[in-house]
Amino acid sequence: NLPAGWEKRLSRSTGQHYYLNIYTKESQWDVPDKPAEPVQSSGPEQVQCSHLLVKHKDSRRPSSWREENITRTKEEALEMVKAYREQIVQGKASFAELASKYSDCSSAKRGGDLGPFGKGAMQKPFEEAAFGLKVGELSDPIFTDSGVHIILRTV
Ligand SMILES: N=C(N)NCCC[C@H](NC(=O)[C@@H]1CCC/C1=C\[C@H](COP(=O)(O)O)NC(=O)[C@@H](N)Cc1ccccc1)C(N)=O
Repeated sequence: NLPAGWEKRLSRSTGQHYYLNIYTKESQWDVPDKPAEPVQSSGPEQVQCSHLLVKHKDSRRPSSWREENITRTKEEALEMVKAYREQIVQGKASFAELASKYSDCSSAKRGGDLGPFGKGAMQKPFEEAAFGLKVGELSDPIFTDSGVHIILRTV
C-alpha cells in the first residue's frame, strides 16, 4: 500500500489514478516510493522587537546619543548588559525604562522599539536571535558589530 502522506485519486479526464501529496497538495502520476514530508513552517515573515544596545570601544561606531566617544571594553559592555537583563528578569525595571536610559541606539527614544522588520534588515546575529524568540521572550546577550544587545520580541 501507499507510503504515508499520499492519497490515491482517480483522474476523471483520463480515467488514470494519480497520487496526491496531502501536505503540499502536489499531485503526480508515478506511484510514490517514499513518505510525503510535512513542510516545516518557515516562521514569521516579520517580527517586531525592542533592543537595548551597549556599545564598546571596538563597536563599528563607538559613539551614540548618550556618549560622544565610547571607550568601555567589550567585556565591560557585556557585564552591563547582563546586569540590565537581570534587573528586567527580576521585575526590578521594565525593558523600555532601561533601554530608554541606557541603550546606545537611537531607538532608545522609543523604549528600544525597532518597529517591524523582516529577514535581511538586521545584522545576522541579531536577526537569528530575533527570529528565534517567541513573542514576549527576552534574548541572551547578542554580539553584533554594533555592540552587545539584549532583544525583546514584542510582536
Ligand atoms: N529598521 C531598520 N532596518 N533600520 C536599519 C537597521 C540597520 C541594521 N542595524 C542592526 O543590525 C543593529 C541591530 C538593531 C539596531 C542596529 C544598529 C544601530 C545602532 O548601531 P550602529 O549602527 O551605530 O552600529 N541602530 C540602527 O540601525 C537604528 N537605525 C535602528 C532603529 C532606530 C530607530 C528606529 C528604527 C530602527 C544593520 N543592518 O546594521
